[in-house]
Amino acid sequence: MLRIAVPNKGSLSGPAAEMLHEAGYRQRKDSKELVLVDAGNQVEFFFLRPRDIAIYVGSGRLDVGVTGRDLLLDSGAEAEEVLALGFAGSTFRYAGPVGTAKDVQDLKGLRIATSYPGLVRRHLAEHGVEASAVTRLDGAVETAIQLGVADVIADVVETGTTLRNAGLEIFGEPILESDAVVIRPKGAGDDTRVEQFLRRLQGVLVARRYVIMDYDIRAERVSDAVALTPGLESPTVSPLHSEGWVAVRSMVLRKEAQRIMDDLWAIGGRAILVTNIHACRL
Ligand SMILES: Nc1ncnc2c1ncn2[C@@H]1O[C@H](COP(=O)(O)OP(=O)(O)OP(=O)(O)O)[C@@H](O)[C@H]1O
Ligand SMILES: O=P(O)(O)OC[C@H]1O[C@H](OP(=O)(O)OP(=O)(O)O)[C@H](O)[C@@H]1O
Ligand SMILES: [Mg+2]
Repeated sequence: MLRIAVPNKGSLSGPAAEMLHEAGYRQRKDSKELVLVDAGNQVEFFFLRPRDIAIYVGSGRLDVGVTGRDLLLDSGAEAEEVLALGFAGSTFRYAGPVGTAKDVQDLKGLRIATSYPGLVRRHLAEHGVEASAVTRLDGAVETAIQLGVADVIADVVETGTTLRNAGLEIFGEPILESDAVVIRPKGAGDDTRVEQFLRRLQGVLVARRYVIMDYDIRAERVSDAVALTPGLESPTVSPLHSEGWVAVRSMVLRKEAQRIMDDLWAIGGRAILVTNIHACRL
């Protein structure tokens, strides 16, 4: 059985469960369940703290895991990213009271609080900067400055609201852009079970990003129309019963569907229909 680590709590857990469900896997009904066997799909899910997932997968005890790129890199575990999942996106940034620092070089001799000391130490080392301390806190790190435990913080920023509310400003380049990711032990060899798991998730990603667009167009405009809807490889063009018309079917990016419909209409496209992709393998 394929052994998969999934987040049991926090920002990653809800969207991860939703994605696995869309990929056809059973998911737990009770948030207190720690292990779930999906016998039909020959997988076993272990619900673990997101921060611990890279350690379990890195140890080789679990075959794959879902975690955040930032958590993976912070852990220093012997695990590697194999697929980005497009949710739980964030950036990891320095922040401090207005005017404290402009970039990473200004951190020399300052005290930094963070929940991700591995990321911060590595970033400082890469820039040859010696801070006076990097203190690991579990959360609410913004308050560490107010309470005098640190001069600046490095933290996850999603909307920026928490920092703004704490009266802190972001400075310097982003330390990292993070996303939910699938990880495997470093150097793990080919495994058809893992490949099948990844193909299922890739199918969900495509079904979320793309829609199917069908439309009719006069045959002499089909090249212009196909230029608007090139599809992933090549669109399907079929003759219509009415002389001089063809039907086109193509995948288009969901976020561009309305603009493409306008453009198709303008060149004579009619009966333009957009449908969701329920599932796919490309
Ligand atoms: N607003 C956010 N706050 C925290 N983490 C976020 C946010 N948006 C995305 N993430 C990502 O979620 C992962 C952190 O999840 P984790 O469960 O450890 O923290 P959390 O969601 O803040 O939960 P908690 O602090 O309650 O334990 C990281 O990969 C992080 O980049
Ligand atoms: O940019 P924003 O949209 O405001 O989100 C980022 C904030 O959310 C998280 O805090 P969380 O609520 O998880 O509390 P914690 O610090 O105790 O983990 C994170 O640690 C940031 O503080
Ligand atoms: Mg948090």
